[in-house]
Amino acid sequence: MTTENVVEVRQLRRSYGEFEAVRGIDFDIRRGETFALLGPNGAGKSTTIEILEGYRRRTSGEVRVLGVDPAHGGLDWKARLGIVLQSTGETGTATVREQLRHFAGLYPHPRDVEEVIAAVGLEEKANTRISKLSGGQQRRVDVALGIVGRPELLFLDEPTTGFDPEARRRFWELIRGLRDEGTSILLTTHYLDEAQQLADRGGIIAGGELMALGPIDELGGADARIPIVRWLDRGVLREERTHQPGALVARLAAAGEPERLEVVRPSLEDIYLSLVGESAAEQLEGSIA
Ligand SMILES: Nc1ncnc2c1ncn2[C@@H]1O[C@H](COP(=O)(O)OP(=O)(O)OP(=O)(O)O)[C@@H](O)[C@H]1O
Repeated sequence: MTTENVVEVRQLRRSYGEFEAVRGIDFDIRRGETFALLGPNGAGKSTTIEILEGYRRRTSGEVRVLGVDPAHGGLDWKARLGIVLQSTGETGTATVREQLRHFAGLYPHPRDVEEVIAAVGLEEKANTRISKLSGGQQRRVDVALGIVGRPELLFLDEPTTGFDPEARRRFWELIRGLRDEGTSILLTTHYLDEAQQLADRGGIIAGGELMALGPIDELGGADARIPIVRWLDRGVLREERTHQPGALVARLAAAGEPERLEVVRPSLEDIYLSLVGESAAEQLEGSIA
């Protein structure tokens, strides 16, 4: 393991009985980067993350997190991680401030509790019992608990589910701030705009296999991002992919104003859907064969 990588995963596999949920995946997370693990429901994201966190055993493969095999990670190692699980269901009678103070006390170099409360926008709810908060506010408490220990590596499993749009934007600012301080982050999300906004690199997992891996702006390969020009040609919808959409549009326009003309630059969502769609089709063929 190099000091450049906070996570190294080689040929990771995990079966539940006969069913293989993770099928030999490889990826690294570099120190200081935000890495997004993307994929549909049941793809194997949580299984992978829980193995990295030390909560779940792997069936085979090699894993290092901060240089340690998570299957044998001790308390010192755990204290260097921040973990925001998919759902924690905080129900206790403690207030936001009490709960954060309690957790801060468990770490050797915690962040200032008041700063954390402000960072997640819960100043007005600091003295409110967590059980009395709205779903989105409880989720902010989960995030606050994940960062209060000043983790080197932060796991965020669908952190903004239930956030309103403004809270999501504030959360993005918070994550960018943590990244600027040097925190390495593993994020899973179903919001592809969130991945595009926050991640440096990412992987798309489907059916337990990695379909794509790389810088977030290059996932799916360069060809997947070639702009598409669409227009109606005598009642027939035409489309052409070109690196020079302007030149094509000018050519079309020279023969008269093209009907229903549009230039589309494939988004991360378009690329994701085509990769995940291919995987689903292959699985379907496999199950029919
Ligand atoms: N304890 C378990 N026993 C049996 N099968 C399981 C278990 N946990 C997960 N699975 C199966 O493994 C597959 C991967 O699940 P996982 O929770 O890792 O997916 P995910 O990508 O995190 O999905 P989501 O986006 O819905 O959270 C699913 O088909 C799931 O049904």
